Amino acid sequence: MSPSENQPDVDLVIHARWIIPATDDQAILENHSIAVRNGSIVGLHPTPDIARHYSSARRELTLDQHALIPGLINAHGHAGMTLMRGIADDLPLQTWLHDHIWPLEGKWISEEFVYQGTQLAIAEMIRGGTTCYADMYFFPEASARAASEAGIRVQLAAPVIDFPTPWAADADECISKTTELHDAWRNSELVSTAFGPHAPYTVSDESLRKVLTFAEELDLPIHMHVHETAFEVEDALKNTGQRPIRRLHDLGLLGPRLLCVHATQLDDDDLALLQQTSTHVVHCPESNLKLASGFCPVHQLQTTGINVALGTDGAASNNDLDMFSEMRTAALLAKACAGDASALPAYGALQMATINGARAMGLEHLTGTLESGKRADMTAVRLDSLNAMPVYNPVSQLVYSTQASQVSHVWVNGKALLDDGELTTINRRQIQELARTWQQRLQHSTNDGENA
Ligand SMILES: CSC[C@H]1O[C@@H](n2cnc3c(O)ncnc32)[C@H](O)[C@@H]1O
Ligand SMILES: [Zn+2]
Repeated sequence: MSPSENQPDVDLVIHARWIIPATDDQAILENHSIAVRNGSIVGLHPTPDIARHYSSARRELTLDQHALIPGLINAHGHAGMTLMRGIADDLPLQTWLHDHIWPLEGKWISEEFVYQGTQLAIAEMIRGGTTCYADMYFFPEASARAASEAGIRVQLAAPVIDFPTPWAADADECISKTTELHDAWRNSELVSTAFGPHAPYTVSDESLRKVLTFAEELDLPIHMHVHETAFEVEDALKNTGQRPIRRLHDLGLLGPRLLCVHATQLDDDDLALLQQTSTHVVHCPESNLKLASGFCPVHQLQTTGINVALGTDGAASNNDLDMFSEMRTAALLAKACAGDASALPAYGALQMATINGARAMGLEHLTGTLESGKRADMTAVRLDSLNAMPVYNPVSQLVYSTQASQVSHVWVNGKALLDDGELTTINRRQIQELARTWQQRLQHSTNDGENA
């Protein structure tokens, strides 16, 4: 291809050693090129043929040691919590939440805390190849601003919770703030909205019915922690006589608009209900391991035909937002849980971290695979680092031996957010300074013996 004096045909052409589209045919394309125009993928061709399709490109990039994959999709997290990374480790969920995280959130969270915590999270996610994430946290208006400024795709599940928080007095206020958020961002290219009822044990039947009514009217996803621990299920049985998934079913919430996060405790009835209703599951293996919450039966879910997406959960329970390590943990754990080394093979793990997340969030028309017509959300990964060589199978490398530091480029809507390892839309030093400042403030309060 040659640079043209006239209007270029396309904005960007990338020549890659490997392109892994993450499509159901499990393709691995060697020496292929991808063309991008107006933020969308317009062609995918063998490199020797590309000049026959386009005569000129505004930018042409050769990535001859790299795999180009769809941008990773982190289907569950709490970006604002990144400022609490490492503040309360080695505890089970209930103690962690009730005795540490909720008191800290009650004292510290604000618009500013969430905006700056989200900036830190976004910087880490872009650096690690993530182009899209689903988030559930207070002050989602601040998160929307941070994501939009950074140029990353986000689905904000605005929290719904019955008790008062620094963001809202009750569930009704949460719901009205969610509809306002949806209104404010409805025309955004990058920011979409969902309802985020926190968990079955913090949201009443009455509030869940209201969430469902509004979600159906606005056609929005519902994103919820469900069956995270055995305690949650036992306690629900004691208090309501029902397992939470059965209760959600009876309330009408199960269905393709619901993302059930965690799902570590599933009996045959739960599995049948999820399958019959095409409900999505979001698997967060590292958070489940760290909080000793339990094991999501990924292989069983997948063989039943249930869509399983992948998420890190928040940095206060993971403790990072690295989707490469999450893929690896998911693949290893699925094999151990199923007692079957063929459970969740490498290509399936990559799909779990890309297209399955897009499907769960209702964004599969935009992102999740590298195909013509989709937005150009792409991640390039160097495969010539010592830990990744030799390369018999690039997908094996991506899942079983890649480190996030191998990510060289990240594009969202065709715009480079990471260019040769450098963040282009976020000031790294400024974020590091803010993280230090928040650490001093929070450390002071935990040193007072209040929450640690
Ligand atoms: C309503 S905003 C989100 C709310 O959820 C809390 N949280 C973070 N991680 C988990 C988890 O694994 N299970 C349940 N709740 C979690 C977070 O601290 C916020 O309060
Ligand atoms: Zn969570």
